[in-house]
Amino acid sequence: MSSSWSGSSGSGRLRVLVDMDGVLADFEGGFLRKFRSRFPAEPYVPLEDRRGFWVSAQYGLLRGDLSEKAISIWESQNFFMDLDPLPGAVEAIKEMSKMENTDVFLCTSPIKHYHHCPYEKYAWVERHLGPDFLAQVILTSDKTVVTGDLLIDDKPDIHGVEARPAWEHILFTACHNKHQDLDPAQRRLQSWGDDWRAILDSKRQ
Ligand SMILES: O=c1ccn([C@@H]2O[C@H](COP(=O)(O)O)[C@@H](O)[C@H]2O)c(=O)[nH]1
Ligand SMILES: [Mg+2]
Repeated sequence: MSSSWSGSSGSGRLRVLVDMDGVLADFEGGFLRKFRSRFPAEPYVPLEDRRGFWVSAQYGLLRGDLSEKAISIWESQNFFMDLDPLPGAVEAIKEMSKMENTDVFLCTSPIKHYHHCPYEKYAWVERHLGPDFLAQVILTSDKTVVTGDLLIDDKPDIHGVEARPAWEHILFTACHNKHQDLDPAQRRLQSWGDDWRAILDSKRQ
């Protein structure tokens, strides 16, 4: 690490913000499984046909009333708790958090229907990453106000009150964004099997 580099925190430590849904937890797979189980007679969107971040918007295009039915799935108890970790996610986060001069935070947006989601996001972290990670959870509907060097997130457009967030957004590839063209400067992480260590190293120099 260069001696003059101080990072977004000013401390010389790299601060990495990692999204949960679509990056650590399989939101899309969990949604489709529960949607098909609860509404077996309804049409659905196979994962290979998913386009656009908002599941509810694509289901609404399929048929108007399907948007509300989609929303009812992630508003249900145990939806977030039951999400499977994405391949390699747990191992990567545990390794990342043990790296020298590196602070990892889980930065995730809860849904406004708060009855289950915030609790279950914490419970998911405790179950899959362990109780020590609970202190690293940041629940926010505006990630632009959180300071960090990197934000690894599957949402292509992340906006909020801060026009110039401190972090570089690394787009985590998901079924809904893999066909999307990026700005030439934007970087992707294709999966947790991709070289996330090199992306972190590139920020330390
Ligand atoms: O159609 C949708 C798809 C997802 N959501 C919710 O948005 C957030 C996304 O959180 P991130 O931190 O950006 O991953 C999540 O709570 C989903 O449930 C939605 O509201 N509508
Ligand atoms: Mg996400």
